[in-house]
Amino acid sequence: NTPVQVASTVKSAETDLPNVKILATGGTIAGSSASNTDTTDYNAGQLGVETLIKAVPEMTKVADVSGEQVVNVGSPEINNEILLKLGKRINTLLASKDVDGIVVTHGTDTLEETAYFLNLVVRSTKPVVVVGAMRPATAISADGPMNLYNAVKLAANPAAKKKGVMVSFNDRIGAARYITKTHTTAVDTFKSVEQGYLGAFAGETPYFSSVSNKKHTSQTVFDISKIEKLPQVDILYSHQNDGGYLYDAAVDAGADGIVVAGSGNGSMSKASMEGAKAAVSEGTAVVRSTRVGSGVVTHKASDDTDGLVSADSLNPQKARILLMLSLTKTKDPKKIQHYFNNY
Ligand SMILES: NC(=O)C[C@H](N)C(=O)O
Repeated sequence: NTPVQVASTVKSAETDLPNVKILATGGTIAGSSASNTDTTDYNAGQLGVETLIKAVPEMTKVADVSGEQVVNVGSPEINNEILLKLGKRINTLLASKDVDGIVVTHGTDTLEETAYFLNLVVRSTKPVVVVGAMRPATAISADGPMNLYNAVKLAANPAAKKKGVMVSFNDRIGAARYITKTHTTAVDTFKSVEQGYLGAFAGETPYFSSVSNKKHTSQTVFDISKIEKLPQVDILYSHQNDGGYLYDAAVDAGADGIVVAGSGNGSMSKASMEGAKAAVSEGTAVVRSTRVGSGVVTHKASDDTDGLVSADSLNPQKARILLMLSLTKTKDPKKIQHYFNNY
């Protein structure tokens, strides 16, 4: 279990500028290596939030920036406990008139999961921006400082209100609902190809071109204020020759829900479907998503008779986030389906 560190705070001089709080969680943006040409074999989550802020003094011209260290880990270590802590802290901060926007610095590997979680639990119209980097802070042409500068500018900008949680990366601004990591090492890894971006930076200015059509933030029904532990949801990856025993194993391990990374349009083998139906009969919720990477998993009449839920265009890792939150409200597949159609 990752220890949750005590928050530290750095505050710059009071001005008339918008107040932006940076919540740092680690990742490559806080990573360092002994070699400045090393962009793959470094340690993530090394530098503290004070160091990240001091590296980009330009941002104090656009916002009054202060920082808190939530955790300092590579993003594969981000767990439900940290998600709850982060979501609750952001809601507390945004309820204050002294905070105008939030930036979360985060490792890129699971960044889209945290961003989508926040998109579903933050109860505010104020901007929340999640940002990271693909090159550690020590690298030649590190992408972290410019990404962080843009993220702070976005969080400080009134035009960024009511957009839902945004991912600002490599000059692009994506909706947490749609953006996904698409490349193992490239700096332009975050893409929203099918649905498009919310906008992009050109020079100093964020230009918005579209809005997300799904419910988020101030429209959400999900309330984590009294939740201490999220339901357990596991992902099963479909493949040729797969078997129903994988579902049995997940149910035996206490899964409240299972997301299937199905093939194609959420397809499952007969053996897999038998396992899924057995899981449903044990009271475990099962959502059909896809391993394909883009497109909607269309809802079938048989989903309703089998008690299954279709994932809309959520990839498996985001479907897991929505299923966890759905299970805090209901076990009824029809009601869960309603959340999947709308969020
Ligand atoms: N680029 C990155 O941030 C990758 C890193 N392994 C992380 O997710 O923490």
